[in-house]
Amino acid sequence: MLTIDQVSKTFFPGTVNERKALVNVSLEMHEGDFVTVIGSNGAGKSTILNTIAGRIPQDHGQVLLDGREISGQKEHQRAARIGRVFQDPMAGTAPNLTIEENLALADRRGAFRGLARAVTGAKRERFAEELKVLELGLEDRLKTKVGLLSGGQRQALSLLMATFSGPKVLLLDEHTAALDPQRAELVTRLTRQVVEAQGLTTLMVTHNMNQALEVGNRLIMMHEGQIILDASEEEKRGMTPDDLLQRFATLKGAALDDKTMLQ
Ligand SMILES: Nc1ncnc2c1ncn2[C@@H]1O[C@H](COP(=O)(O)OP(=O)(O)OP(=O)(O)O)[C@@H](O)[C@H]1O
Repeated sequence: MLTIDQVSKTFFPGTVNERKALVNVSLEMHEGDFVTVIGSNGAGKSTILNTIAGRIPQDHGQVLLDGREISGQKEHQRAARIGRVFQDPMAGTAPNLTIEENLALADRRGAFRGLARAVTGAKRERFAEELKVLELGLEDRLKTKVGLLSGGQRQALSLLMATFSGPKVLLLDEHTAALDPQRAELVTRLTRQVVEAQGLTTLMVTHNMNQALEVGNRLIMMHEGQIILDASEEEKRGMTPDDLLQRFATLKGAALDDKTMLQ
């Protein structure tokens, strides 16, 4: 469904600042797969999401969606089929627009943008229905400017917006990391809900190992631009955060030389 085939990306090649962010990364995701992604700082987690979303062009390799190469498409062209939520609650919404105007923009993602902010009565009803699911009372605040919402509320709205126009893929880049534990739990619950309801194929980057183990049906671990562990639902079910740390310590030394350890 989503295929990353031998993708490599090096920033500032041939200079003293050279950074190999992705080194021949391959990942095959099936429809409805929910993959959590963990790894050390600078491991390439955000870069892999950026190449899928089209924010950063890869140097080599292909990204395929439903068997079709999408590497030639720009970020906005992919946006209708690929939703994304960032760590920063400010990133996914427009603070000076109201909740309903933000949702109207999300609703028209990938379409002609001229009248994107216009909200009709029927639309307003749909927006209120969708917002009710969040259980934050936002359905009664459609005309409130988004800049006035709390971080958790904005992140819940970002999630709704990212999935509003029926994408196939959802990319989550540490989207609960900036929230307090209670709000993080709420957004995690909403994430599971929306992913399941829409059958989204999802990649979720997180530094929270409990979350990485509890959520989703597969876990990958990255290090120095490579996937060094790919654990199935069954494998990760029995694992603890300590197990993950131990696996990381074992794998990161040998991974680059011993390909058999990566399987
Ligand atoms: N736009 C960019 N320009 C230059 N270098 C970059 C850029 N984006 C990422 N890098 C570099 O590529 C490497 C991988 O970065 P990336 O952000 O993908 O890591 P990450 O696993 O998401 O890390 P973190 O957990 O710290 O967010 C790092 O060395 C980083 O400095």
